[in-house]
Amino acid sequence: MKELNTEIACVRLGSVYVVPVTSPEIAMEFLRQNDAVMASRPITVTTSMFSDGFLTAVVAPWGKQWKKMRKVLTHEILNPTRLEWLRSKRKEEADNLLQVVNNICKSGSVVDVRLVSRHFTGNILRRMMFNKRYYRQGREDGGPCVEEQEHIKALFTVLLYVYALCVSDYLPILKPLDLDGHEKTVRNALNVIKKYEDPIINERVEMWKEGKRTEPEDLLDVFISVKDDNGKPLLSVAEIKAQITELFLATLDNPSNIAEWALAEMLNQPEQLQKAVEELDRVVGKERLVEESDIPNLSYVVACARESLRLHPIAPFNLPHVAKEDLTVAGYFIPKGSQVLLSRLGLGRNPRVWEDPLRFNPERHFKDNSHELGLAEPGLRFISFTRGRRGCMGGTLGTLITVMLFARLLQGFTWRIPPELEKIDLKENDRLFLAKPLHVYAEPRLPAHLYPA
Ligand code: HEM
Repeated sequence: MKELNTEIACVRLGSVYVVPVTSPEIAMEFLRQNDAVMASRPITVTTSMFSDGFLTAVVAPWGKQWKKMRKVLTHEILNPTRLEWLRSKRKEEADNLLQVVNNICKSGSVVDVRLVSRHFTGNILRRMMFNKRYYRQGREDGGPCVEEQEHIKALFTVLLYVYALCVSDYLPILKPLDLDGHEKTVRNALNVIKKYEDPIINERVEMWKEGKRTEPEDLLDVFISVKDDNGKPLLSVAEIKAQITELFLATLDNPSNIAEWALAEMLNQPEQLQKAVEELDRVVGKERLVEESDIPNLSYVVACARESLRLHPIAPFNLPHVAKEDLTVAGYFIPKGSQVLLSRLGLGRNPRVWEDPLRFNPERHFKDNSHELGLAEPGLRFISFTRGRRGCMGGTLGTLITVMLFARLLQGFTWRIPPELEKIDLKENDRLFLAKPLHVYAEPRLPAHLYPA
């Protein structure tokens, strides 16, 4: 597209027209003016597998099932009252994060920021869903055991295959051959995921049936206790299982990727790191830990996370939107069934929109006051939560998890590049992650009594 000097293209894969877009104006034409028409998703091997035949909200094509699940998530799971109800569980895991990193500091080892960040997000999800951090006994130092590591690894494996180019998605006749092996890899990973999640869900469903549980204590209880108009359970066990796995997938990758990239970039530009820490000291001080309620006052810290999301997306494209009808956009005819891919890289690094686009520069968001949007970017100049009917439903929760992770790491510790390195190597791999996971030294910077034992 760069060579052709175009911000919209069309590639035919099998019988499907795939339309990549790198212009925010054209992206807005799709998701604002034509949002209702663009509100479906493609049928693919991987998404069909983890959603148990499209029982869930994120990947289901437009239709009754998608509307049902989206309504449950909006009204029961992600509404502000529910998020407030879950606040103490998130706080417990934010405290655990400090304990884990502090214990690594005491041992004199480098901190694997990717590992710590992924487990923080996984812990929050497990705590909110199942009211637990550990599948079995757990560890005294607060770190993940083999079971949690296996669960998170399997979820990341599935994430790598969600909407990855799979030949049988475009030539369905080849599906039984599984030529690129996606089906096998995803099935193996899903077996691991289900090994941990399903027994908890089955046991809890029984508890409700037997009257051993009558009041919700976590999101699994909420899913089980939602009723239809006749007072019967609204969701089947299959729907609950698939939706819970999908919410793990929807939440897991962004917060850890944002925090790891932001810290890596800022270690190479120490004046930015200093500015963020100074903001935390000014707003929160050093006599208490940063909390979710501080976030509205942490505009520089939030701008750093926002900049990380712009420059270092977790995937090259947004989730595909499928046209339900023929339409015309930017003067081009887009036939029904086309898949529109808003390019995360093309938008976030578009030199027409962003000055010096490859430079990590949080200050740019203050020039146009877009820092006030937090992590959201409804103008689609980069992809965060997008907008419209298929826009992200977890923007508030995603922001809370991401900013708390990043702010706790910055407030709690002084970060140092290992002495044998001059700078952090900011090379990205073909999946857009930092090619070498960020391994750096940390030192506690708050009074000792603030670090949970
Ligand atoms: C920083 C964190 C997050 C980011 C950057 C993010 C980003 C996105 C994006 C780009 C989409 C696709 C939008 C589109 O198709 O145009 C999406 C969809 C979605 N996200 Fe998030 N997300 C985050 C966290 C979460 C969390 C915490 C949840 C819920 C627990 C969540 C739930 C969903 C759902 C349900 C959809 C599908 C909506 C639909 O298709 O109807 N997300 N998210």
